[in-house]
Parts: sequence; structure tokens; C-alpha cells
Amino acid sequence: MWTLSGRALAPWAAGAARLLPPYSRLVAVLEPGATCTPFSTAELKEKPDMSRFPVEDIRNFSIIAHVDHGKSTLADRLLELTGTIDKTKKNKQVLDKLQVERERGITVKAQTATLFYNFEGKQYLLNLIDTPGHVDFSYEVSRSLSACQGVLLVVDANEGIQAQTVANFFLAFEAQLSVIPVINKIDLKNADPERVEKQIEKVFDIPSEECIKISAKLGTNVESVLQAVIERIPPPKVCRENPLRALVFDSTFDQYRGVIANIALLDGMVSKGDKIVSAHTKKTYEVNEVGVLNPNEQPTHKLYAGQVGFLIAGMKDVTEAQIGDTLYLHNHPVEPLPGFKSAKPMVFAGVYPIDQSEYNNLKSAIEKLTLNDSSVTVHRDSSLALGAGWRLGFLGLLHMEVFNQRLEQEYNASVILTTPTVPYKAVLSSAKLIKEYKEKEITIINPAQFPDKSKVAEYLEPVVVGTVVTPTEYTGKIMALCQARRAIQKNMIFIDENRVMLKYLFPLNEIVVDFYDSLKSLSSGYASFDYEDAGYQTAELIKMDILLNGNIVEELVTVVHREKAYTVGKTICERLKDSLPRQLFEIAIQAAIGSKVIARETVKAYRKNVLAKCYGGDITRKMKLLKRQAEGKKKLRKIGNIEIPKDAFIKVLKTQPNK
Ligand SMILES: Nc1nc2c(ncn2[C@@H]2O[C@H](COP(=O)(O)OP(=O)(O)OP(=O)(O)O)[C@@H](O)[C@H]2O)c(=O)[nH]1
Repeated sequence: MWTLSGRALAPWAAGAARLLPPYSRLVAVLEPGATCTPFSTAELKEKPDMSRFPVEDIRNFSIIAHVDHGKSTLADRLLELTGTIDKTKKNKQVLDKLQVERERGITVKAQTATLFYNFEGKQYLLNLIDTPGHVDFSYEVSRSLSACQGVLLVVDANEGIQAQTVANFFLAFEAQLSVIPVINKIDLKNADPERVEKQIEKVFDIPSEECIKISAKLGTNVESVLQAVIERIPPPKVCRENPLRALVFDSTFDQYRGVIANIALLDGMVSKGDKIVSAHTKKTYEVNEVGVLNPNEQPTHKLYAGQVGFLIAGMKDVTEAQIGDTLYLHNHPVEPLPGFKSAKPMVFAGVYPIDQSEYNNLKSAIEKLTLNDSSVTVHRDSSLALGAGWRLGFLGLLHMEVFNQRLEQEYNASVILTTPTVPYKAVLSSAKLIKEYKEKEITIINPAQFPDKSKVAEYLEPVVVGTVVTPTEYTGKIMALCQARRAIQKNMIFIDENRVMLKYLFPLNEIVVDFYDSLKSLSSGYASFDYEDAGYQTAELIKMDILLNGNIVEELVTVVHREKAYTVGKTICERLKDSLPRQLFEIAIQAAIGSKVIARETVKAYRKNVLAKCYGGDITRKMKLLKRQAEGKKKLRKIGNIEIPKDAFIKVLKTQPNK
């Protein structure tokens, strides 16, 4: 049984073991308690001497929370309080650097910032890692935690504990990190911090006196968060006398400087000019620069064990900086760190260039983006209708959308995305087939390759344990929704008199697309959801085609449970009818299993006259409109003689909200 501070946890809390951070396995060798005079701002802007921070004056921590509970806002305040950034109204989610993060107001990629903080006459080095809150990005959270010894668990004073609060707490707890509960948004009219304190005590077994109540927005009581970081989070357990051993816990690709690795030093030190080796590739590099992220890269020439920073060493190829890799000094090999369990993709989709001449550009964009996001898996794929492309694996639908948006925004790539599918399995029925496929059980990530029933002894579908946290008044409706999604109830726990936590075993394909959306609308936005992998179960699966005037739409081929075929087919046809523009002729939309049509809708004929509003004989204006229409057509996907705007399929598939 897991315990926290010697206390036993609620029985349901004894979760499956997740990855432990390498730090927690090392023995502490702390340096004697030297103090140092604080850096002046001028010194900081120059090159700070990182040797002035003994291990005991370092704290590495992460901020974890449910979506929107205020992680990034708290990070802004901490950056301001420590003078890392100026106090201005413009500082909003400073660490959310990606365009997609700013547009959607969500954190997608974990970010690191080094803060210098003076407390009781000492200057401390604090490394803060801001993490994403959405379930799709929990892999980023696990990785970030590997470079930390403690976390700030932020909980909204009005919303209280939510599904991702629970999931993130256990990631931190199982990694044996110190947890500081921070109740945020106490300025809200409906804030009830005392109720949230009680929830934290009940669910996480953390005494309410340990909770810090703040308003990150107004800055109220934020200073006591920094003090708690120093007092309650232990310094890293590392040894500076040993030769260098650095963990690459993240990496980004810069067009001009190549790979920038985020590293946590577990042993020794690294300097500019050192020759280092990657334990993964065994390639040797010269260190071009090392430094801290403050929050932008600030060269320091040296980094010491216990510190977190960046390293640039002329790694140009996307495969050279593996996340989880260990770096060591040339001629001083060390035992590599355990690395990370690779992220398991939950959703697969085909990605094709709109125009095949764009194939190479798209290939290079995908390669570069996957370096920044190693949780995406890439398989080459091709289709008769769509040409050469890839089948990519994502952690969830939001992850897929964000990846697509980043391809467009950061690399100007326009792509066709096919229906997301979960990784099904098929157990083959005969020795001959097993010989042909070279395995007994095949994984199907492309519905077009779904094997026929005659070849299969049984189909298997992935399942997850889902956690729903909801106000009690919605329990009945939510239970009905879960049942309709073929879920089996496992547990029900009252967090307090008004809030309940439900645990269900769900088939993954029932929740990836629109479960979250339905849950939110059923509960007026109050219920939250999180899930984790729970293996496979047998299922009656069939392949369903969608046809437009008799032509199969490759983007929409899906695998469905037999029970659900009619409902799913009907819904897709209806949605397609709403998102397809009318054309000069009638369009028949059909859902079919083999040759049997199970649902049908019709789009009536219509002609769009772009010149309708052009009175008189302004020929240049007419030409302009016709040219614009022709340009628009280049972006259309043609199936038979039907022209379909690129986003029509996405509209059909996309039912999950942005958050
Ligand atoms: N009233 C009030 N609003 C706050 C406070 N802290 C954050 N917010 C608001 O809550 C919203 C979400 O804040 P973020 O800091 O983006 O939340 P987050 O947890 O980083 O969100 P993700 O990165 O998407 O997981 C924003 O609109 C903030 O302005 C607070 O103390 N009081």
C-alpha cells in the first residue's frame, strides 16, 4: 500500500505503478551549506556563475493541476516575484510560447524557467516546470516530474478537485515527490477554499493546514508559495564529484541552432567546449553552449549537478536527441539512466498532403515536429485515393488537432486527416494466416486494413479506466451516458456531500471522439474526465464505409462495434449532410457494411453564383471573384465529381471541444 507522510491512503488510491523518476533512485550527496551573496541584476544578465549554487540551495519543482485551474497564471506571478520578468499587465501565460497555446489558452508543451530567489539572506536557485493539464498531454507531465523533487498541486477554489487533479496527484505521488497543495482563485465570488481543503484532506490524505490559499491573478499570498517550495521540497539528490551524467528530459528543434536539449544534471558538471557522448546513439558532440532558461535561454557556460538548463551541441538530425537519453563526458562512460517508458498512442489517423507535390515538405515538417513532440508515432502509409502519406499515432483527439494546427502554423503545411481510430487487435484464426502475417495477433491502426471475420478468431479493443468527477445532481444522467457508451462501473466515491467521483471501464473508441463533449453538455460544464490505459477486451467489431454517390470516402472509413454500427453510420451521414456544400447535382451519402447500406442522407442540388451580388458591368471585380473561387477550389478534395472543402471532414469528426 502506498503511503504519504506515513499515513495510509484510501484503498482505491493504490494505483498501478507508473514510472519513477531517476532522481528518486539516487543517493544524496549534499555539499556543505555554503551561502552566497545574491546576484545583482547586471550579473544575471551577464553570465551567472552557477557554481555559486550548492545543491542544498536548489529546488526543482513542477506545477500540476486540472485544466484552467491557473498553473500558467501562477507561473507568471512566480516569474514576476523573483524578478525573472517585469511586472506588467502584459504578462499573461509567459511560458505558453507556442502560437497554438496562446490561441487556445492551453498549455501543450511543458516549459522550464530558472528563478533566482532571495529568502532569509540566501539566494536560491528554483527550477520551475510548467506542465499541461489536459489528459492528452499527461505524458509531458510524467517527463517533467522526472526532473523534479516536488510539485505545486493547484486546485481551483470554486471548482475543487477535478479528474485531472486526481490523475496528476498520483503521477507525483507515485514518483515520490513532495506535494504542496495550492488553492487558487480565492478572489472569485463563489470561491470556497475551506470546502476544497476538506476535499484535499479526504481524497489525498493531506492535512488541510498544508494547503496554501492564493489568488494567482491578483498575486495574493503567492510569496508564501515560494517559501513553501524552499521549506517543503527537498534539494535534488545528486553528486557533483562524479563524472557528468545528464538526463535529456525534453528537447526542441530550432531551425538555426539545431537541437536544444533540456537537461537535468544528476552527476558532475558540464561546460561549454566539453566533449559529450549520447548513451543512446554513442555519437560524440562538442558542447556549443549550456545555460539556464530565465525564461529565455541565458548562457552560463557551465551547469552543475542538481541544476536544470539547456544544452546545444550541434545535434542536427532529429533522431540524435532522444528524450530520456543520458549524456556523459567523452572517455568517462556512466551507467545510463532508466529513461522513459515511451508514450502509448491512443488514437491513430492518416495524414496526407493535400497535393502530392508537397510530400517532401510535409515529411520534413512532420520530422521536425515529432522531435518537439516525441509522443507522436509515425508509420509510412499510402492509399489509392490519397496517395503517399503517414499514419500517425496521438495521445488523444486534442493532441491530434494541436499537431495538425502546429503543422499548419509553424510549417505552413496543409494536410488531409482521416477518421481517428483506436489500435484494435485481431487474433488470427489459422496457422496458415499466422505464418502469412508472421504473428498470431495483429494490431490494426488503419481501418482500411481491417481483416475480414473469416480470418479472425476474435477481435480485441483497447479499454481504459475513466474517472469522472461531477456535482452529485448530474450523477444519474452521467451514469446513463456511461452505460450507453458500453462502460462498466467500477467504483463510486463521494468527495464531499455535493461531489462524486465515478470510475468506469470504457472501451477506448467510445470516449476518444465525443464523450467529453457529451459529458460537458450533460453537466452544464461541471463534470471533468480523465482516463488511463487498462489493456484490451474482446469485442464484436466490423468495418464501416461511408460513400458519396457510390464512391468510398477513405477519410471516413471506420471500425465500429456491431451494436453501434447503425447509430454511428446515421450520425456520420447526418453530420456530413450538414457540412457538405450543395453542388450542381444531388449527392447521396451512405453508410455501408460490405455491400449492405445501413444509413442514407441526401444533399439536394444547388448552384452557387459568386457573381450574384455583382450588379452592372464591373468586369475587374467579376474577374477577381471568379479567381478567388478558383483558388478556393484548389483546396477542395474531389471524390468522384464531388468537391468537398477540406474542413468538411474535420467538422464531421471533430466533436470534442478545444479544452
Ligand atoms: N479570478 C481568478 N482567475 C484566475 C486566477 N488564476 C488564473 N485565473 C484565470 O483562469 C484561467 C486559466 O488560467 P491558466 O493559468 O491559463 O490555467 P492553466 O491551469 O495554466 O491552464 P492549462 O494550461 O490549459 O492547463 C485564465 O483565464 C486565468 O486568468 C485567480 O487567481 N483568480
